[in-house]
Amino acid sequence: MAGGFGNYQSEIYLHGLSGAKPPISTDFAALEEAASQTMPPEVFGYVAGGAGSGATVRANREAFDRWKIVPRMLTGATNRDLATTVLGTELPAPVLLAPVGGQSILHPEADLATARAAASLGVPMIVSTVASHTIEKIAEAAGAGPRWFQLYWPNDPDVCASLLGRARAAGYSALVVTLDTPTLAWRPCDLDHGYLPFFAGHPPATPLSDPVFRSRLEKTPEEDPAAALLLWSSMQSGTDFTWERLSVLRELWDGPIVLKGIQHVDDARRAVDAGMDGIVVSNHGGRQVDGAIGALEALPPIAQAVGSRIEVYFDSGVRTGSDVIKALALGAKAVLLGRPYAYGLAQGGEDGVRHVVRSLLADLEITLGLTGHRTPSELSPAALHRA
Ligand SMILES: Cc1cc2nc3c(=O)[nH]c(=O)nc-3n(C[C@H](O)[C@H](O)[C@H](O)COP(=O)(O)O)c2cc1C
Ligand SMILES: O=C(O)C(=O)c1ccccc1
Repeated sequence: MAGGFGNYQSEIYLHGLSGAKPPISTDFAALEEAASQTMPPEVFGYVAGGAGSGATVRANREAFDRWKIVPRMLTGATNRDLATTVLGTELPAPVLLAPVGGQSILHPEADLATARAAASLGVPMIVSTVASHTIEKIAEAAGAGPRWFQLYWPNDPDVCASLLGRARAAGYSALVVTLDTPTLAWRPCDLDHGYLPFFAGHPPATPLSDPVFRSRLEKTPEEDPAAALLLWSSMQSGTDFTWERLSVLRELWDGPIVLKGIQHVDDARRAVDAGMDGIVVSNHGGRQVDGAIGALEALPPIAQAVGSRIEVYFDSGVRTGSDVIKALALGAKAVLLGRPYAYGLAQGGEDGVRHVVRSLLADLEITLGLTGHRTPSELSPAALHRA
């Protein structure tokens, strides 16, 4: 489905003729508000929350608000097409689903529902290492749908090799290595609830089912879940990795590699030097470093420095079609969507995720046309005004 996402608007209005309303809001703020009313407080706090004082969660939105779009008229932008090429593959739109671990806190079908929704739209899903279902089961749910694997990089090389081998065998086409979470940040909201999904009955299915990981345990994760979880935490924690180590991943993964969590232009250059294929300019949705730069503020200098040599993607704070337009105009090839689809999953399972993604893509396609552009590639900083 290359074009046509905007038709979701008329579909909703047509249903409205018989009195029907979308079961879930088309507005992100209302979606988050509904989630805050319906989800257990510790679960909502975990999803919505950020590191420390929440300054970076706010900075992500403020960064978007500082840029304004300057629409152009009479450009003949009637037929819009959101299709974009990412890592050599054509996507229906410049949007992917960000990796979100522990989705069983949101809905029992968790990542399986997300995978089916994403696949039905042809939107790639980036599956977390700490997903609630195994990467094999999620791949099965996705069918022919595009999928990437996000790695929380374990410091046990054999466990790492085993995870990557499984991901490759299960049809994950690209590897996303998250660099900004060698350990979880100080998150007062979760601490005050004493709540972390892992330890609250939502373990990471892929590591715990991994034969090499299991061989490191005295008792199976079924017999002694706490020991398994502690071992996994200790494996994916630590800040002792350096850039040189990326060569190990190159040997273990023969497809494209994308580094997630880049915020400094020198780190973007290092990613290029290390032969990586892409980077995600991201601060993990404000969940890691309290007081970190708003992600959209970090994007322009990075895109300018490395955008011609490596694919630059963006996440952290994307909520509307206009947000996507701003990120693309500032040099991102595509964006990742995080919390909004998590709320869609919580409220409506597969249908909820599909509704949220269709809403964003419809908004994007319509707004792109209203700003005078037919395709994402026509966007440039000239479309924006810095307020
Ligand atoms: C509940 C939750 C769980 C997340 N889990 C992961 C994860 O397992 N791996 C990862 O790389 N990023 C994870 N992230 C970060 C997202 O991939 C993404 O960077 C972030 O949510 C983007 O910001 P946004 O939520 O403002 O759109 C998580 C985010 C949330 C909200
Ligand atoms: O909460 C997060 O942001 C995150 O990335 C994560 C880390 C470990 C388990 C689940 C999610």
